[in-house]
Amino acid sequence: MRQQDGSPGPAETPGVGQTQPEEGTALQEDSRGGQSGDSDQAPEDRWYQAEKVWLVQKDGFTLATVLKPDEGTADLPAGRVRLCLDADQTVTEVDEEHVHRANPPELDQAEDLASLVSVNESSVLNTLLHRYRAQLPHTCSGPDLIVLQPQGPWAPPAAKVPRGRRDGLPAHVCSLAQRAYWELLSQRRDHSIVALGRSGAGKTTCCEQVLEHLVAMAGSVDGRVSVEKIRAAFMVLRAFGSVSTSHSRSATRFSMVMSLDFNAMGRITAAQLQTMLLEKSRVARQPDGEGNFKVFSQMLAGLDLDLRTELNLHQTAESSTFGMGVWSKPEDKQKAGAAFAQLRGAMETLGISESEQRAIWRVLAAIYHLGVAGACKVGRKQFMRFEWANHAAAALGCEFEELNTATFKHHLRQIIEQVTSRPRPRGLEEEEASPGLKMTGVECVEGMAGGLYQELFAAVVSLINRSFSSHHLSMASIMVVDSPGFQNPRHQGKDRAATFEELCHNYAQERLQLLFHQRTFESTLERLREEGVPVKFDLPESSPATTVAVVDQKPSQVHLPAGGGAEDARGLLWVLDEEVRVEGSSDSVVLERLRVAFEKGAGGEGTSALRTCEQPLQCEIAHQLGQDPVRYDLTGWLHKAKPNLSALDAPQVLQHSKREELQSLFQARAKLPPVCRAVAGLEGTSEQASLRSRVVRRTFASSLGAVRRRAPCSHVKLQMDALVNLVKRSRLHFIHCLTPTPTVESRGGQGSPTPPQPGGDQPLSLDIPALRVQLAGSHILEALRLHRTGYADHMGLAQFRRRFQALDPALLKKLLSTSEGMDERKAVEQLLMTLDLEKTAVALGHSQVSGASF
Ligand SMILES: Nc1ncnc2c1ncn2[C@@H]1O[C@H](COP(=O)(O)OP(=O)(O)OP(=O)(O)O)[C@@H](O)[C@H]1O
Repeated sequence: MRQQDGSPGPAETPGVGQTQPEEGTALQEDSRGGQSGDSDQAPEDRWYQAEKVWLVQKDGFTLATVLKPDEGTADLPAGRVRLCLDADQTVTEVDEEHVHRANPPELDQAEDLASLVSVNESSVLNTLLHRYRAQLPHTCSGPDLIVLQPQGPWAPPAAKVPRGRRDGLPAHVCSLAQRAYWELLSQRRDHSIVALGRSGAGKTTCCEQVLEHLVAMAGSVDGRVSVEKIRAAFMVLRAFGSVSTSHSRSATRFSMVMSLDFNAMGRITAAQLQTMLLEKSRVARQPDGEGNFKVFSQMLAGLDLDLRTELNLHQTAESSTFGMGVWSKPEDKQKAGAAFAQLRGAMETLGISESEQRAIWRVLAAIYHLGVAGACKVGRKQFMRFEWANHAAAALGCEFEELNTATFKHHLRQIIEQVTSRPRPRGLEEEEASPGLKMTGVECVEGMAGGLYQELFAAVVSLINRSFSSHHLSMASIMVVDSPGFQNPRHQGKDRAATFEELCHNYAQERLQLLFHQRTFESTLERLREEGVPVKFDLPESSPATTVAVVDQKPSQVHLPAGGGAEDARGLLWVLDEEVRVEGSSDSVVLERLRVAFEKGAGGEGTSALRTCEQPLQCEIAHQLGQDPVRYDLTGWLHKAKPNLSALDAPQVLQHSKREELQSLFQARAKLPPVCRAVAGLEGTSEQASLRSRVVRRTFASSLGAVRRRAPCSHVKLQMDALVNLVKRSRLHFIHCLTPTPTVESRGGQGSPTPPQPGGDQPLSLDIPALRVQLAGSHILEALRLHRTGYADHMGLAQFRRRFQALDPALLKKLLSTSEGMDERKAVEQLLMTLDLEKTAVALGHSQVSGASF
């Protein structure tokens, strides 16, 4: 296809990022342009212009035209391509792997990436960026959605988005929600919407938008679920569950499933929130430059004088080991105070009474006082400042001695219990059998604070659920899943290694990515194989399962090679759980066991998902399909793996409080089996709520050993199992949230990132390398390719026939006339012939019809 004169002009934006080619040589001036007919050209050096392509560069990509050798001109060596860059007409030769086919310019703002003629990284990025610049941050990627986090004050109005997809809905989170709703009604099946992505990429914002849209669209039976209440719930959750980090000013530190239950008429009957994996250790310790849960500073800044005096908060301490009540600027304190007023308003909207609110402030005040009280670092385990410990006890409505015993003296209680042979509470059986590591006084105080906060958080979740609950019958639910985002200190140009808490959040993201992988690739290919539908697509070589295994592989999952060389091949969480019960074990033993089990070339069956580092006690885990490895420092992880007995005693302190408001808030939780304490929101009584609670309880029951040991590490896995089990049987929809802003990392660690200003004078600066990593780390392109094979969706034969039979009157007649009913496969065969669908558009399987989408 020669395009000597009529070649397409350069696209509106010919290049993105730097224009310096990654590889290739700019040729001499005299060979520029390369048009045949140039009389100066030697006959053996004549080139004609062929297709438009993207030249991939280190920090971007640029539009170019392929130059092909004309008659008499020698071919290029195999694998090399000659290009003329559209931006400045430079001619260059590069390896063909650096060249991606471009799409026609009219697809620059394609609403669905599946409609691109050529699906490749540069074309996908080009479309995403064109849409982003046009203030269209949402783009469909087949059945899923990509959201490029909008920066600044603009929010994309759905009405502005051109209608382009088959179902007439614009690419938008609200459209995704709407499709799930319609399918729920037509198929009477549960749906889930799962947000994936880095920390700060906009997952929580998307989840809130989805829920608000569903509630506004469907309405609720008796008004118990309203948009105002959803907003209030998110405000409360942000206050109690998010912190300021270098990735986000409001980074979520827990995972959640928010379910909306619908009746057969499509109206909402109730909502229920379940939360897990709360980063409770944050209450006592925060990484450098990061904050505590926002609610502490909000309360300390905004509480009225009377309550402040009653709770002994009128004079704040000079120092709190928990890092609370510190504002770098007076206006920050003002903002926190204003946020507290809003928080109280939100609580009111959710029907949280004055007395319940007071109980909440009491527990927060007690935690604050514990932080000031601290613990003696040497000698007896006891509070360092008794006065403040007294304030904590007063806030909690208990005696000082009670708090002191619960915090430091559980071991004495256990000895007495042993001597007197009183039956121990369920779950303590194995604790004495496992010597573990001794707790320090500081850990005791931190454990008590974390335990109190976890109970408080669960109580707040219960109050939210109370506000949304009802006894109306439901037919099916839409569950919305949000989890802390993937995080890597490297993204912020930080040299530090990541922490155990960051590992837990990254593990949660990997589990959700695995869910995406299983739904998109494994289930689809398995279904097509079972249906006898041939499809040219191989399962991607890499899977999040490899990384997940490094963290949570169970001993039973291991296939032992002859000789049992890999008997230690169990994931980090299990190794920690085991080593903590071995006298004299250490973090280095943990790392060594991991190395032997998972490092390539370390003797076992190793994968490349783990690599030990030069730095002592550090290893790198290949997250995001190996695209974004994170370096972790295992120092102190064994200490984190032991059950903190003070934390386990915290619920009793609250339940036995002498203050009525605390008793009534926390005694309801006493009825819950201790096994699933780590999951909050199990108390609903409606049928759907009970069903979800049963799923969680069954998950924990599946690993009784770990539950009895109350081993915190296996509980991380169990909580994530519970979340996955809640949603995995539903129809899954995914939102890939990508963050497009420059990271410090990609700018050589210089300066702070400056958010682009859409509509402003400065051009949007986008971090193409980071976007590439995010695309490749989620298999978005592979998923698109499978989707484009045309059989990603399916429908049962009878359902397909019922949906489309009206289009075939002859078939309808036949169906009505046969009393025994027709063979469904034959009926669908006839229907497909009548509809004259292209053979490639749908495939008739043994029990289903497969197609692009129905
Ligand atoms: N669609 C959007 N429109 C406007 N602002 C947005 C949008 N998405 C995200 N933001 C802004 O980006 C910031 C981070 O968003 P958000 O808290 O939703 O990220 P996240 O992915 O949930 O982060 P984390 O994983 O750390 O909890 C917020 O300040 C939010 O206001």
